[in-house]
Amino acid sequence: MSNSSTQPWTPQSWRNFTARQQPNYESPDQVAEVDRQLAGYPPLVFAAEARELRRQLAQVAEGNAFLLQGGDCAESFADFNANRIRDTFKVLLQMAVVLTFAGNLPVVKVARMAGQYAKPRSSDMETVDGVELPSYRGDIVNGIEFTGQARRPDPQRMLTAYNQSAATLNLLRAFAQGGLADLHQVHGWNLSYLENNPQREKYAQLAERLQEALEFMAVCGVTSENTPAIRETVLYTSHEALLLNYEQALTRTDSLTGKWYDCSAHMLWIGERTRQLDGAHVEFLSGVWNPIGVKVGPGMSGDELLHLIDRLNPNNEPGRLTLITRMGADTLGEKLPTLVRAVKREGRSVVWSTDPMHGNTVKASSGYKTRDFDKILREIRDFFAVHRSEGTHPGGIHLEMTGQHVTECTGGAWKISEADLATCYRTQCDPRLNADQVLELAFCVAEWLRDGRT
Ligand SMILES: O=C[C@H](O)[C@H](O)COP(=O)(O)O
Ligand SMILES: C=C(OP(=O)(O)O)C(=O)O
Ligand SMILES: [Mn+2]
Repeated sequence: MSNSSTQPWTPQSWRNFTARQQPNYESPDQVAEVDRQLAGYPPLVFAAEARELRRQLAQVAEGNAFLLQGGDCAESFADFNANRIRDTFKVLLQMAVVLTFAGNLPVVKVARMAGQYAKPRSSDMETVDGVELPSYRGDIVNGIEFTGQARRPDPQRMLTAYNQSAATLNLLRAFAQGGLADLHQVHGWNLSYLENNPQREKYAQLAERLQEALEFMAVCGVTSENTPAIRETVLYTSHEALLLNYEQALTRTDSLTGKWYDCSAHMLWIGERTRQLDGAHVEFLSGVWNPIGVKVGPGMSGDELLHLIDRLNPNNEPGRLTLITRMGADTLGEKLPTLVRAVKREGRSVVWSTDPMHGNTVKASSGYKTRDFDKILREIRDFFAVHRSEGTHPGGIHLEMTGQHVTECTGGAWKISEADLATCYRTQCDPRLNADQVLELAFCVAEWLRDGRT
């Protein structure tokens, strides 16, 4: 396998590089047939939308906005329904209102939705009771059930992923533009669980203040009817660009600019396991014009990071590249400052975002993967502290979360214990914060945002 980047980039040039974490399909012919079908399907997003997101992320890079990115670790075909989409949409919007109003900064909202179906795994194989089968790699690749049949990678699944992404995106757009996101609805967003939510009082007070502000603006002539910014919102979509033949099939030339865009989502990111400088994932995303992200784990050195930035954002354009650090609460304070200094010293424009989930995963004694709320919060707090002391902007958060009332992460105001995890543990892959936990987290983050700016 060649590792050369001297050849010009094309949507298929990644095939000359080592592609990690790809499925072993049995029939290359069937894969090629699915690729061919997908390549003829309409794009899921329009290139100009991705350009607009890039422009907004440039605002984040410059310290004038905040990025909120979140959603499932892995979307699933089985859990594909309107309630799940609506609840995650609502909770993302509630968080955004808290962050905008209490944090006093515009919030760019990006969902891990409408395409987050492919998962990298620590191990290729899984063994249960002495039986060894290929690991589950996300619904776009194989099934989660522990049977030989389900675990066989099936290229037809890419077509289902495309269709479900299209339907999800369609509903998200309808919610965003059809009235559900009107700021006047904030009172109406009292999802049933908010009745008992420990944050209910805080949220009600905030909604009250927002209501007063809206009434004042209405007196001044600014209303939902004449102001789209009050009536509508924009929620962008994103996922890990892991399954490269799927991403290639949805990569198209933009008729307005002639540039290549990966039209499977507005923003794509490269995972911690596939971010090798000479790997296929870096090659692929280096050539599309979407805003992109890259996960940055504790093993990254300053030099390696600068090389990666050179490769992914050679013209140093603000908004192109988001660095999503995922260090672990116990490691971030030691590792992050070196990276922030190197990037600052070399004058590179990036969005710094924190994923406080993936460095804090532990196995509970019951066997469930979990993450503790306090540790998640501590990693975010330390991320803010490092950026404050380095004079850089803590630009965003990247969360695995759901609007559903699951019990997957321990802690939070409801003090979910390890023993409670079994009550409602639904994730396909990694443990997500539930709606109560993310709202509680949003209030803390808003405070840190505001404190740092005043
Ligand atoms: O979502 C991320 C990865 O797929 C996940 O953290 C890997 O988990 P594993 O160690 O169970 O493979
Ligand atoms: C796989 C993921 O993260 P990372 O690449 O940081 O491990 C993820 O975001 O689900
Ligand atoms: Mn995950």
